[in-house]
Amino acid sequence: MTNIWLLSLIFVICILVAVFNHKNRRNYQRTPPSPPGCPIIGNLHQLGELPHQSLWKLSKKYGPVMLLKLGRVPTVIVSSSETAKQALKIHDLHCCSRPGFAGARELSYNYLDIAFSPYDDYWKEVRKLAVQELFSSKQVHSIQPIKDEEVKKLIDSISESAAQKTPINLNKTLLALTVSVVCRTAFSVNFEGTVLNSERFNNIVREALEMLGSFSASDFIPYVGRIIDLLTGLQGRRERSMRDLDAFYEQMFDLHKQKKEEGSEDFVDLLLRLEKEEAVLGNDKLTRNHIKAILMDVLLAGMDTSAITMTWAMAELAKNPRVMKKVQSEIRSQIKNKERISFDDTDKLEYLKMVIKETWRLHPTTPLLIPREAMSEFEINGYTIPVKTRLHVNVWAIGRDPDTWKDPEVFLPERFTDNNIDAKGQHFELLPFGGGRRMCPAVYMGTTMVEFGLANLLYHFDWKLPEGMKVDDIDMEEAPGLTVNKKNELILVPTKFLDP
Ligand code: HEM
Repeated sequence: MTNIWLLSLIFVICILVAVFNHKNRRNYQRTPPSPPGCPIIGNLHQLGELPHQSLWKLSKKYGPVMLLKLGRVPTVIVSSSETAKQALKIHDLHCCSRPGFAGARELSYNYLDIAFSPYDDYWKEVRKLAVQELFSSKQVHSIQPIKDEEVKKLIDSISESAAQKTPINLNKTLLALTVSVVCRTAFSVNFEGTVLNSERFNNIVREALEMLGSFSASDFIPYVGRIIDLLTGLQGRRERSMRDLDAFYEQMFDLHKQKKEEGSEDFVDLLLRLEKEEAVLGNDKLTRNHIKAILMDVLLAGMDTSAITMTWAMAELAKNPRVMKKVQSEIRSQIKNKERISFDDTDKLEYLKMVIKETWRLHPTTPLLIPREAMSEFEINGYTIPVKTRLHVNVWAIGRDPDTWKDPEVFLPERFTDNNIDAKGQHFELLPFGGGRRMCPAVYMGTTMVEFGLANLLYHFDWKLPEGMKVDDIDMEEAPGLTVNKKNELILVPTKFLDP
């Protein structure tokens, strides 16, 4: 009898201690500073058309860890290299899932892709498969002949424009280059001369990226949000974008069957074979929808990011003639009299690599990375980040942080001369590919594409502004979206460099 009383007493004491500890812990929890918001919408109205810029301005007042309420969704924004390191490295495992949101759900067939999949066994296996079969350095080297051919076509077509002194639209030209390389690499189809290699296709890609980057009311405001999305037309645009992409995949499967180039099994063949074999990735049996979702990543993440980087780099070079001259001298003195640049040649181009890093510092293609979601509670700078909080790393703000970068607004590739900062996710002041478990798996593929493309453009041609335009007339306005391109087209006039 005494034993029962004793046990009951111990049980009650344990419960009291647990309750006390829990209460105490809650009292000690610190919430990050927040800008005041409005009822129901919270801080949504403060995001504007270019959220990374609005959030950068807010972070100057509220600090490098801020809590916003986007409707009902608590969202933490980190805006310094130190806080990014805490999120992406120290607490990576606490926050490497992705939140659900309407744009991604629609376009990824319910998160069946790599980029928007939650952190689970399916994600681990599908990412591993893509790294082995598409992004490994062996695979990247094996596609060099395709890059050589596509770049040669580009040089020939720019040479024609140069002969006629016709200006070139670099946004379009560079996107066409990456479209061809990525499609031939991953899908083994050449879209030249088909409906897919057209203005309409470029628009489909841009629209899809805008839908992925859009802040949709239904994600943040229960019930009413859906009505708002219907009224603003966002829901209709999303559905249309999804239908357009789906039609593209179907056309691509057809073309793939008809026009497949000679050679070994490509990435699409592999996925189709796995589907036929009823392969299981994680807990998911691979279906046609899985394949389409995976291809969406290759299509959208692959084409756009490299083209955007090259466009911003060319815009900065046109604006900074000193840097343009210096990088061209390096390329021309290293390559000497060669007719064509080889893959290995780009290894020697140290200043070009600095130009690319400087471009990524000021114009990261994905300025807020892809949002993450906390899977368990953790702390950044002593602030508690509860489970289910959404987390953005403002890479764009980090690139302009005066505590890290001297004269951050100045385009100065030389700032990388005396340090070992690279873009591979270990230096948190420069994160164009993100960091941690969700970092871009195609760093090597993306970097080599950008280096090779720019080296060719700068080796074979000099670039002038169109008649009557001055350097100060080149604007650096940004277009909205998950990835951020130059809003207005970059038009430059090429002259063939005749002294290789
Ligand atoms: C210059 C080129 C590129 C840049 C700057 C870039 C940048 C990024 C960034 C910032 C992320 C988000 C990382 C994060 O949330 O922490 C990402 C993710 C991703 N990228 Fe790239 N990317 C490039 C090229 C490519 C290419 C060529 C492909 C494929 C063909 C690709 C496929 C992906 C995929 C699948 C993810 C999702 C990773 C995951 O969530 O596990 N990227 N990329």
